[in-house]
Amino acid sequence: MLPTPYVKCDYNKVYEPAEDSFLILDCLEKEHDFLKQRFAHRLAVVCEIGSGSGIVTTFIMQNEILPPETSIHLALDINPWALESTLGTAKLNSCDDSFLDVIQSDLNSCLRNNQIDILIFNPPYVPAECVPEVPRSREEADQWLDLALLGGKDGMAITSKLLQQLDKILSPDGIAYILFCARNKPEEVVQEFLETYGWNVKLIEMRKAGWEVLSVYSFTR
Ligand SMILES: C[S@@+](CC[C@H](N)C(=O)[O-])C[C@H]1O[C@@H](n2cnc3c(N)ncnc32)[C@H](O)[C@@H]1O
Repeated sequence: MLPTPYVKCDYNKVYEPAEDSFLILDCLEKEHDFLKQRFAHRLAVVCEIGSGSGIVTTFIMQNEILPPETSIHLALDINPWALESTLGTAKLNSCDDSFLDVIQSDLNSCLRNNQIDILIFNPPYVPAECVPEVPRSREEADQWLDLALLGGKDGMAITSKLLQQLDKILSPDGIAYILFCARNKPEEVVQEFLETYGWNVKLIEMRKAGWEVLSVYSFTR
């Protein structure tokens, strides 16, 4: 079993790693050999959207899911506090050999088209009346934190936006790992995605976490 990064952040400002974060780590551990092989002969660009504390990106770098000399890592989050936390977590776990850049971004808005080889997204997936407004100032920490959880109708408002952008984000042989909870109705979402885009979608991990059932699916062309 690969080690989990040590994380020490201010959880009044960024999402505290929980079962969903750990399910993503398990998924990446399971996919380790596959990913190493898939990107064995070239530089791979790894991008996590919504990096929060940085636990997932740090896990990838710390455990060399891809070798540091042939991978670069981007961690994006809408929450400015998450960017500092992600850099802090990477440093705390001695990931100095890896190239990491952090960018404040609403989903993929900062990315050039078709450059990402591995995309990871643990989204705000909790159903809510609406997605909270983006705070006006950096100091409104608790409001930034609300953006980590609340996902609007069926908890899918943000994830749906990302799914519509996948073709623009991923490189030709790129792969995305996206987390869902049962209330997102992932089977229906996947079916609709298959009918619309005709990609390959695979269930990688599924686990009961308290009263929630979480799953991670991979998406490839
Ligand atoms: C459930 S947390 C996951 C955090 C971390 N990846 C983990 O697994 O512990 C969701 C993250 O997505 C970020 N987020 C929410 N909406 C976003 C958006 N539109 N664009 C980028 N990041 C967003 C939140 O700030 C939060 O850090």
